Amino acid sequence: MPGKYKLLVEHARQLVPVTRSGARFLRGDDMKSVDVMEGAPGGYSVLVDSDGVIADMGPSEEVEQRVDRGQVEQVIDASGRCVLPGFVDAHTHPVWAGDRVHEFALKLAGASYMEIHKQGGGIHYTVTHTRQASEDELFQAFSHRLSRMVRAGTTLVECKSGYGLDLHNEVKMLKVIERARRLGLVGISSTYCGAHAVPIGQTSKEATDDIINNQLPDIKKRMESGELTVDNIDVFCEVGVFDLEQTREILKAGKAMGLQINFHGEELHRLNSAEMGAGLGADAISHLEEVSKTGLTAMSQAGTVAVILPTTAYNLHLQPPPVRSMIDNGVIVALGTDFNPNAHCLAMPLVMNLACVTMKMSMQEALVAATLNAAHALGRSARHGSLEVGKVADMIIVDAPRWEHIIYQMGSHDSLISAVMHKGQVVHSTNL
Ligand SMILES: N=CN[C@@H](CCC(=O)O)C(=O)O
Ligand SMILES: [Zn+2]
Repeated sequence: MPGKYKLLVEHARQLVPVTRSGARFLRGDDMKSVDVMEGAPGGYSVLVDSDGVIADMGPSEEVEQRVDRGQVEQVIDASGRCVLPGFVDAHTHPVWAGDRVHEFALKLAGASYMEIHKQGGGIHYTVTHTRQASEDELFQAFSHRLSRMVRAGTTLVECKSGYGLDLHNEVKMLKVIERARRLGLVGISSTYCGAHAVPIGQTSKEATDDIINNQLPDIKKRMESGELTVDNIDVFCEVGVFDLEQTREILKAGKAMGLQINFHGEELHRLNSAEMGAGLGADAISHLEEVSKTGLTAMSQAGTVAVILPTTAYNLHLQPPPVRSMIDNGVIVALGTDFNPNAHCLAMPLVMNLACVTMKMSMQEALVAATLNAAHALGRSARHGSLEVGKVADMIIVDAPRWEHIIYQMGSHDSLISAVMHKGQVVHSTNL
């Protein structure tokens, strides 16, 4: 018989809720004040109910007076360790076949991202291989990647389509994402990114028309029938891909069918897509290496989240986005791995380290950006991104005396993560 409580994690040296204020996001100086509970002699506990929701939390001595242990299915002793919210990865391209390790070599030898793309490589290379792959093959590769993300502490991840580009193959990718969503190893926010590149043989105008008049209506029907859940609409707004007006029209069509706007903007060229996206009420814009001051002001006023992807600037030797200026101007900043065949990174701890070192974020700011603010970018921060009574029990146990070790230690973060819990269920554990 199931107990009243699914899980009790007890005696943590540090409990890091990030916030207990009910805030949906933190910006400006508020990003510096991460809520950390420490100092109680018996450590700290989190109690999870049978629905996977946090029922109680606080000093272990107090929580344990309030709970009947006989009603708890599983108890984990976190003595000497830290409990944090699971990481939220706000931007990934995780469904594809055909790696691009050969292109990594080309880039190291000096080729630019767009030079490779224009020669039919880059996204086009991945599209060719993804179109050839079956749904099952894509699902196997995707599942393996998701389990590696979980081992690195991710409990909610945004997953894009975008290597199909035609209706059949985009739907194939969305079905793969849907299968994983239903399996429930990790929380998923699904994004239709049919406008990720202009298919070879089409103009960007033809591709825009196909997306608006053919692909989106079909996807809408599949959403209405319950076959697919799609949360966000995305476009790669870039010179040589989709221009500002085409991006606007695609995003508006997605918004009209209830999708959240969450797109790629201002990465390699400044097209004023930050201003355009803020004007449309975009939930989030990713990259922003080339964003202008007026773009930042517009995003700050609209509450559009800046999703920062440190792996991209690092890999492509781009000028990093102006994160300090974003934070100083009240833009809500989130982080994502940007996992894709160009940026083969599945781990938010490494992303936080890069954000601190290459973009001058503090560790507190990076943690907020990788949890609460990333959940907000996906419209999920009412239930995810911090440890608060009533929120989903997505959390990790870090085998270190202070939470900052998960950012400070480079590369071997998996060995620091003793357990990952999604909805109060242990989905990964080692060394417990
Ligand atoms: N910039 C566009 N999309 C991806 C790269 C995808 C790819 O190269 O396959 C990004 O966010 O970095
Ligand atoms: Zn991307």
